[in-house]
Amino acid sequence: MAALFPSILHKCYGGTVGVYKRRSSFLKGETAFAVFLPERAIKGSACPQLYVLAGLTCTEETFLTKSTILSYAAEHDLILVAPDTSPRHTGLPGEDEAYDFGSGAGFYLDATASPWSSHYQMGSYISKELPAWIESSFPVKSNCKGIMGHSMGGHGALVHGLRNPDQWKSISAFAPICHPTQCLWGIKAFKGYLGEDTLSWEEYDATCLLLKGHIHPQSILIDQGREDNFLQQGQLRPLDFQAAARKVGQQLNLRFHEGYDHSYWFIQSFMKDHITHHLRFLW
Ligand SMILES: N[C@@H](CCC(=O)N[C@@H](CSC=O)C(=O)NCC(=O)O)C(=O)O
Repeated sequence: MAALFPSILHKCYGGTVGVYKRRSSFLKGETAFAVFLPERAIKGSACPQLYVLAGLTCTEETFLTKSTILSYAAEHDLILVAPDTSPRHTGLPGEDEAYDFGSGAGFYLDATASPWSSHYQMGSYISKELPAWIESSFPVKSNCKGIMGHSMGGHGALVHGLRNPDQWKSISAFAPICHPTQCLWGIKAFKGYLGEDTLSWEEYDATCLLLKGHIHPQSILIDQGREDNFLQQGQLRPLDFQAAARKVGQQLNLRFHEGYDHSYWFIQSFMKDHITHHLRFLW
């Protein structure tokens, strides 16, 4: 395992934020990810990790820059890991044509349909390759990894957390795409990445996963603004997820907030609660 060297490194809240670039064997190309190391980790003490998954059009820098999570991570000694939202510069035709498919829109899944399957393996990258890189390079507390995300990244957090509860000890999401097989964003992405077999789509749909018995042992926190235009358009469908959770006995704290939209201003407003949620399970 080669050592990780940052291409950018800044001191931040007593720790460091680094952006790292490395060739991924799953994505078949170079990928970037950002890591926040709290001061305690820099001094060599093992700390829990929190993965943060951003939404459509974002990069590895968006969540750390806009969400205010860094000050909380520094205060509570959390290592933050922020991957990019898709492979980049693959040369696949059409990869840069739409904001909701291709570059910036990897949906944190393993594509099976040609030509996307050749590079769009974000599912394995997030669950296998990236954790291996992090765990061999930084002082991580073993078995203490949580996952959080926004919108498409919220979908990623729910799906990865539910599919692999032993790996992800805590889950939370801001305005996640909860039922992608039933919304326009998800149908477009899943048709492109997974093909026409709609049964295979259910493996990447958090609501379907619950109904198939994928239950997380801990409560899941979801915050949702009522003035979110994507909620109003039917892209997010948190009530479908809540109904499934009630049916199968998944503990869920779904909170609606009057007046809040889909932006990082909304995320900032409730970040403290999400950190408190993850700390219950990680430290
Ligand atoms: N440009 C698009 C909307 C893109 C958008 O709103 N992206 C959100 C995530 S949406 C779901 O994954 C986002 O986080 N953007 C980055 C930001 O800094 O806000 C459109 O025109 O509709």
